[in-house]
Amino acid sequence: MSSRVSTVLTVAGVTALGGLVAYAVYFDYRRRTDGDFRKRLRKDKKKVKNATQSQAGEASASGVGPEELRAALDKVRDEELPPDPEAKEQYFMTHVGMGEQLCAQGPMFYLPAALSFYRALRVYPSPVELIMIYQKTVPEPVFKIIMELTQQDVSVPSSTEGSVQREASDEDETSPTRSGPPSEASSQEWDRLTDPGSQPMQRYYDVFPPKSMNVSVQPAPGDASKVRKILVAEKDFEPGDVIYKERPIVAVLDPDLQAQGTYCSHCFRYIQGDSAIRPESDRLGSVYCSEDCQAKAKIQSHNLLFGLDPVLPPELDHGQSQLSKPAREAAQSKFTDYIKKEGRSIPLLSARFVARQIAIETAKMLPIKTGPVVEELAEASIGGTDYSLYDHIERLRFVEGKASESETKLLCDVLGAALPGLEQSVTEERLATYQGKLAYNAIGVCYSGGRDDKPDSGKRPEEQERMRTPHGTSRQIGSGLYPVSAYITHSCAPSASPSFSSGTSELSLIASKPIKKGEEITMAYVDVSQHPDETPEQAKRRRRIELARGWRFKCECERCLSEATDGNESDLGVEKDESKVEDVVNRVEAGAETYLTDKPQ
Ligand SMILES: C[S@@+](CC[C@H](N)C(=O)[O-])C[C@H]1O[C@@H](n2cnc3c(N)ncnc32)[C@H](O)[C@@H]1O
Repeated sequence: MSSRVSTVLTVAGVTALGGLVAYAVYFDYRRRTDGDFRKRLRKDKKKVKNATQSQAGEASASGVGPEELRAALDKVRDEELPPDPEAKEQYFMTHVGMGEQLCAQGPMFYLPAALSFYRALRVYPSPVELIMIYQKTVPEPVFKIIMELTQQDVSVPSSTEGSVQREASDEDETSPTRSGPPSEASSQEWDRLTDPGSQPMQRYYDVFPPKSMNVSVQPAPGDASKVRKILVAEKDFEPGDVIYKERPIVAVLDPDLQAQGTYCSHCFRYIQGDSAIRPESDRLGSVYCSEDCQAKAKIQSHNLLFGLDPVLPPELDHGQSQLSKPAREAAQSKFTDYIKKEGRSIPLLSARFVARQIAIETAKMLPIKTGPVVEELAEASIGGTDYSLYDHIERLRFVEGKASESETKLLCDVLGAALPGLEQSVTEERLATYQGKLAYNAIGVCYSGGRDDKPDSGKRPEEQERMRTPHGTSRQIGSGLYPVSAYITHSCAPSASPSFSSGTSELSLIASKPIKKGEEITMAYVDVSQHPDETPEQAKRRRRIELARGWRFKCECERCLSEATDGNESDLGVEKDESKVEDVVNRVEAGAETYLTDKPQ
């Protein structure tokens, strides 16, 4: 085999892996796709049609025509998925067995064989692991068809829109993102799903938040839909008690501080003197307070977004990391320029969220997991390994975010250059959802009284980024998404306060009033104090306007109701709660029956 041919084959194999990691990330997302997303898809039909047509014009690596492949994929997507773990196991076994028999019949049967393997993949909990097994065990032409089906499934929505609905309906509260079958590598997961003596899958809110955090998430009283959620104390607390401690899923320093290099980019610790660790290759100017923080940041997102080290384990890399360096440098450099020019937190926060999801999927591929990788996988399993990072944000309320086509492309280019195929894990719509969720639920990190030197953005209040913090966004040093604290509702007379007394991004929730077991825990999303230059009336107006414009609701807490208002609040900008949760969560929580019988929109 000439070296040119072998390089092409190697890159094709790596592309397949990148596509699969993207598929694993996308798998989480698509099955939970909300009604609005489907509506946008409909509007985008033309775009989709064009994409499909342009794909149809391309030569197929498998020898099967793109139209034939597309029709076969649509057919498989239309098929009902088995409802429970036992049925999924049976389905998986049947289709793998059928695939093997069809392969043995020769090339005429390669397409039906690939479709059988693809059906098995749809119910498998660790698609990346399974595809790696396929890569080793099924004939190459069949494997190529499986990969083409996977990549089309990731990049193009079904032409029969009902299939999105049907796949979503397979999910319910008892069925987490990973809801199916096995491999050698995940036999324990399989055993747990299928062993009649093993524990049944636990519902999300039974395992999240973990019991050790002393709180639970409950439906808000008086909310008939049970969609609004509150955080409730699971024991009594006195003022000053630490209710729980929590680390962020993702966090970023404020853009001006990130550039200064005075705070650790990973844990937000202030770095004294010149003791900072400064990675040579870092275009973003990240510094770290310790080698441990540097290693964690590298694994979670830094290497993928801003580094040049291999993304895959050495045995799968096949020299790809060397080949891809120039393209990675070019794409990262453009993306970094964009982040710096924007001077906002959300683009980097969302890029880190995407990168961390990908990093978790690639970490799972490592045959031997050691040190920081083991820690990373453990840290990401809040509420157990059944639930993914996306599970922790999908239930959160949000207002629509914005992600431009050019921003999406910059991020996709960075991902695709690192591992061809990875660019498929992000679309404009998906990035917008991530950004909306992160912007709406992130909490500002502020310790030792916070800063008073934040540059004026020069933007109108409506356009300024703001995070939830009782200190006011102007005093925060950075922001993070805290999966448990995200549920805390606002009160202008709160019962608790987020504290960062360790001088890092670790949040300690401190009781500010006596709290009894079973009572709701609240925090202030904004600075609710009365400033020296304000009358009580002016202070009230300021906080209510900030709440309405930042979090789209009109506060009716006890303090707001008890303090006098002049009656004219037409400039608040909202009349009622304008936030939303994903449609799929609404349906599940309203009852599985309605969910299953509801017609596609
Ligand atoms: C960041 S989310 C908090 C998560 C929220 N507890 C939930 O149900 O998912 C902010 C949203 O919670 C709701 N919320 C928070 N505090 C509230 C309050 N004091 N009054 C009414 N709605 C509130 C509003 O819908 C607001 O848009």
